[in-house]
Parts: sequence; structure tokens; C-alpha cells
Amino acid sequence: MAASSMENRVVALISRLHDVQAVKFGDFTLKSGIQSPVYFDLRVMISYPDVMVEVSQLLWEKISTSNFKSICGVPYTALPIATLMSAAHNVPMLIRRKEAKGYGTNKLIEGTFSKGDSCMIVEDVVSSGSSVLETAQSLGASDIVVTEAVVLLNREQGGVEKLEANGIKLHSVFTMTDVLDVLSRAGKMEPDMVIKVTEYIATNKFQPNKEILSVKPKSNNILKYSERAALCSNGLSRRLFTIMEQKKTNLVLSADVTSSKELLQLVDKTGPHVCMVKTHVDILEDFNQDVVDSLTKLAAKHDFLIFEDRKFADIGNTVVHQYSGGLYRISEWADVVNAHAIPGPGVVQGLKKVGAPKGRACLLIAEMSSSGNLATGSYTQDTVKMAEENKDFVIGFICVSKISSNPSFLHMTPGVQLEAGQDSLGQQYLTPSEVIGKRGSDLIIVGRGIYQAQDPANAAKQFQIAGYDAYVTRMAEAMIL
Ligand SMILES: O=c1ccn([C@@H]2O[C@H](COP(=O)(O)O)[C@@H](O)[C@H]2O)c(=O)[nH]1
Repeated sequence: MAASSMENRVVALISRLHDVQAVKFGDFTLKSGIQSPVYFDLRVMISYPDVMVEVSQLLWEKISTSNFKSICGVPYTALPIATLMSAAHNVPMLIRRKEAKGYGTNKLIEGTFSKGDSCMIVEDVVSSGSSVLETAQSLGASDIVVTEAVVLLNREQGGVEKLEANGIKLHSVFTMTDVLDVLSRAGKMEPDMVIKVTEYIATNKFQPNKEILSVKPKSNNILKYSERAALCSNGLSRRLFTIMEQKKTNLVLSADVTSSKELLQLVDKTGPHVCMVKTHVDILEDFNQDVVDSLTKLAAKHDFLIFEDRKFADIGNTVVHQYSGGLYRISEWADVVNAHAIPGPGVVQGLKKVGAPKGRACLLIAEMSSSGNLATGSYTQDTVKMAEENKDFVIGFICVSKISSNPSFLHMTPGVQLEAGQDSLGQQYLTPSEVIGKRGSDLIIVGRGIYQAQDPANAAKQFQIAGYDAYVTRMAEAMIL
């Protein structure tokens, strides 16, 4: 295709987009929150099939020399465009769900792919580049590599630079300057409006170094809980991240009391401050079915998850029975359980066989808080690998620092008090700011610091504030760096 022919087609397309009201001038608020005198509503294209076909062809011509295995349209406007490109050129397409379904395969990316496949992102308009980045991030979480994206209109507001800073080259069919040129020469724009829009572009550019979301984040520290929720394939980790953000708490109560009355009273008082309650059901002197029924009702009342700290550590066949049967029937009421990695992957497979159909999840114990424990070094790393291989069921770790860069994994740390120290049986305590702020964990697990306090509800509130403040500070520091 000769360059001049392409230019003529672009001029004709811009003019046509104006005629079908896909380009509007006035006063608009963009997704980023900033005001704009110009707005592109390319969704109207679906009513003009000839426009859709031309747009998809022009986009394809921009990337025809690039190498990629599949294409993925950013939802929603670019989805039908990507579909046309896929069908016309026999290139497989992927679809990124905004949210996993929460049932069935629970995938965030639909379509067939293999780890390491390259994908070209297709978008209609780029301003700051954040929608392309979010899509690249979701694809990256499934190990799909994104190094290029193609867009119909580059609004010239810093998107190219931001994407470049995140390793993505942006190709565009035309820019905002092209739109002003074409429409003013065609007499379709008043000179005053041309000046207004030109000034607006010059003064409203996103800074590429601020709010950078790296495509495959090296660190979970720069993603909000809600952003991480969107990356989770397991419904329970998604729910937990959401509760954490909504209730502003990363506190897990370790309710290690021995009578069920005490347990239920403690949980009811502290419920507003926690996102999860951890139990050791086998230390209750008077366990019966009513206890778990009441606990489940409290979980609904205060919106928290239940985690039974059973620490399964046997062969798959045995854990199937330990989890589903016996006196406690744990799989009937605990949202989350945990397991040692020492028996090998069979322990996860056994738990998954029982828990996955019920929508449950599991944490692996990758590190421990007690002094002299053996869960260190290559044991910890091998546990992370085991989790990676079972991402649909394993949602994270019991650990004392961040051990995985995968933002969908939860890091949960026990051994937390408001002052560092040690008990007489080897338990080692760190503070919430050390655990969340410095060591990059996500949740603090607190037992005696709360239930042995004079006022457990107030103690829980103090831990809630300390833990959440440490998270907010960590986020703010990561944005500045
Ligand atoms: O490495 C680990 C794993 C689990 N725990 C459990 O957490 C709580 C901690 O209670 P505190 O009273 O806050 O010390 C307890 O239930 C342990 O079984 C842990 O401490 N360390």
C-alpha cells in the first residue's frame, strides 16, 4: 500500500468519523477524570459496518510486518474491530475478561494460548495508555507476552511514552493533530475550537513516570488490592482483596481460644476490623456443629472469610479424608485451609479434589515465624513453584516476607504484635509496619495481641489501623520511586 493512498484513506476516515458523530467537540470528562474539549465516541462505529471494516483494515496495515501469535482487543469498543482483523487475516484472537466468571474454568483470558505466546493489543483510542496497560497486565498474568499495541487514534497525551516505559511500542493510525488538520481544512471545525483543542493537548499530558503499572509487575507493592483482585483466577482471593479494600483492613484474627462461647464473642466484637478469621478448630473443648453454623453467620454479618489453620501435611488420599470427614468436616465451612509442601504436590491435589468443587482455596506454608524452623531457602522456593502449578486452587502463602512477584498471590504473615519480640516457646514477633511496609507482605495474622488484650475490639482496631497505614504508606512510596 503506497503511503499517499494510506494518507487519503485516513483523511476520508477522519471526515467520516466526524459525520457519524464519533468525534465531538464541547466539554467532556474523560475516564482519567480530566476535562476535555474533544471526545471520541468510537462505539458508534458498530452502526456503520463500512467504517468498521475500514478501521480494521487500516489497523492491520500498521502491524502487518510485526510478529505476534494472537490479537486481543481492549474491551469493549475494540472487541468487534479485533474480531474483524482476526477473521480477515486468520489470526487467533484472545478476549480479556474484565472479571473472571467465578465458576467453571474461571479464566481471565479466553481463547487458546501457551505460556510465552506473543499478543498484539488492539485499541480504539489511547490517552494515558492505562487501558492498554491493564489489558497487557492481565495477559502478562497468564504468561502471554505483550510488546506492541495498535490504536486507531493516539490522543498525544503521554500514552506512547507511558507504554514505552512499560516495554510496549504503540503504533497508531492517526493522531489528534491529524484530526485537527483534516477537520479544519475541511471546514468542519471552527478556528477557535482548533486553538482550544491544541492548547488542551499541549497542557494535558500524563507524566509517564507517575502511576506506571509495569506490564508484568516485579513488585506487588505498586498495585492496589482492587487491581490485584482483578488479576485473580480464584474467586476467594478475588473476594478477599475486595473485602480488604472495602473494609480498609489487612488484619486476620487468629482466634486461638478454647471455648466456643469465647470464640464467638471474640469474633463478633472484632468482626468489623478484620477481613478474615483464622481458627484452630481442634483446640476447642466443646466443638459441635452449632459453633461453625454461628461462625458462618458472623462471617456473613461482618463480611470476612474463614480460614482453618489445619496445616495439612500428609499424602493426598489421607488429606481427602481429613479435610472432608472426621469430626470437623472442615471443607463444609472453612473458605480457606493451609498445607505444608513437605509431602509434595499430592497434598494439594488431595485438598483440591475436595475443595475446588465447593469453591474453596488453599494457602501453602512457605515460611514460618518460629525460631529455628526449617522452611527456608530452596524449600520456600520449591513451595512457590508448587503454588504456581496450582494457581486455580492455591491462592498464596503463609510466609514472613514477600516471596512471589505474582500479584494474584496473597502473602499472609503470622507472628505480629505492635512491638517486636519473642515468646518463651520460640514464636518471633514483628510489627505491622515491618511486615507490610518493609517485607512486602499483604496480611497480618494476630492472635494473642488481640484476644489477650483487655479490650480485644479496640486492640483489633489498633492492628487494623497499623496494618492498613503500612499498606497505604508502602503504595505511596512505590509511586514516588
Ligand atoms: O509460622 C506460623 C504459622 C502459623 N502460626 C499461627 O498463627 C497464630 C499466631 O498467634 P500469636 O498468638 O499471634 O502468636 C497461631 O495460631 C499460630 O498457630 C504462626 O504463629 N506461625
